Amino acid sequence: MPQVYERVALIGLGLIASSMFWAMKRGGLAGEVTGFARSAETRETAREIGLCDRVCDTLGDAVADADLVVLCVPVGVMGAVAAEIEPFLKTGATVTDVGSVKADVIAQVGPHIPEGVHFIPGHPLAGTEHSGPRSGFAELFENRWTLLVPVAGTEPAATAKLRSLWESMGALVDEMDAEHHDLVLAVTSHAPHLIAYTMVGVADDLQRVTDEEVIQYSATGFRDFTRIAASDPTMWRDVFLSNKDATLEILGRFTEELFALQRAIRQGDGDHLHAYFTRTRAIRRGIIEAGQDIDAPDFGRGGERNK
Ligand SMILES: NC(=O)C1=CN([C@@H]2O[C@H](COP(=O)(O)OP(=O)(O)OC[C@H]3O[C@@H](n4cnc5c(N)ncnc54)[C@H](O)[C@@H]3O)[C@@H](O)[C@H]2O)C=CC1
Ligand SMILES: O=C(O)C(=O)Cc1ccc(O)cc1
Repeated sequence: MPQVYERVALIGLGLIASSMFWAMKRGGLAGEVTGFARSAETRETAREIGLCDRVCDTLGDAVADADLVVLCVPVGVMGAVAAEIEPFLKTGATVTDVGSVKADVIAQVGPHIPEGVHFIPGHPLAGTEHSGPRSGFAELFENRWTLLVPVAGTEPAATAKLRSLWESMGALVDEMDAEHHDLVLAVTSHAPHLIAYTMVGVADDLQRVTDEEVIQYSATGFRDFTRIAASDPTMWRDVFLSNKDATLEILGRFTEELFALQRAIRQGDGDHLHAYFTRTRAIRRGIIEAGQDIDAPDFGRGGERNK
């Protein structure tokens, strides 16, 4: 695959940055990739495992001369990091990010983008419950969506180049505005994570069921909840504080529906429960029919076997 950017700087060397590095290296998509992490321990690990062509001890060193700067830090510190790199950004460079929330990140980072530098926020809808420099792998983004959220006035050529990088890492790319992104993600990712955290917390609090029983007898659904609830606490604290309005809107609707289901159970209203579960089952079937079942072995190749 042809090189897309000559010099790329990855800021924050965790799951997403390390996956991007391995994917870029595998595809020959970047000439030189520099990296910066806040802690000396992470930088040491990165050097040890060959993560980045050059691991830098300062943000300035990592960013100077970069054609693409990727902010891969928790969303709560995006603005602070952008303020620090501002003096080092070269004219014509592109700054992007991979944060799970977009409107708040744009509000934090936007003011620190100098004239002549492109700012194209992004979000790969791919991840795991693992974090840190050792957790990344080149295949993470394959056949998974990455959403780009270009701000008004962005040069189409700069967006096209970033799109080409993501596509070369195997991603499917779409564009969306920030507010809509945050509402979509509140319903598909942020609220579900909070529900998983809550359910695992409830199981942990329950005096009459031991933790051993929870672990031993957990069926698939609850196991998925425990996986999700093992996600990085800093990252998720920041996501909820940063996407406050959309998350609260979805949680408000969620609790209304939950109360309605609770009442149906108490009143023995089987028709209500059956009608509700029939409607939700159709959503899953829709995902499969649209070829969007990412667990299917042939996902990304049409999904024919699942129809
Ligand atoms: N984990 C996931 O599944 C996904 C995460 N994201 C987003 O990607 C971003 C990074 O997440 P991960 O790679 O999972 O996190 P991670 O926890 O694996 O890595 C984050 C890195 O940022 C560093 N960091 C924290 N504060 C910093 C600061 N002030 N200055 C410099 N470095 C700092 C940490 O030390 C760590 O190396 C987050 O904004 C998250 O919302 C997006 C898609 C999926
Ligand atoms: O591990 C999972 O199930 C995820 O949901 C991964 C994930 C976490 C955060 C994002 O913003 C995007 C994807």
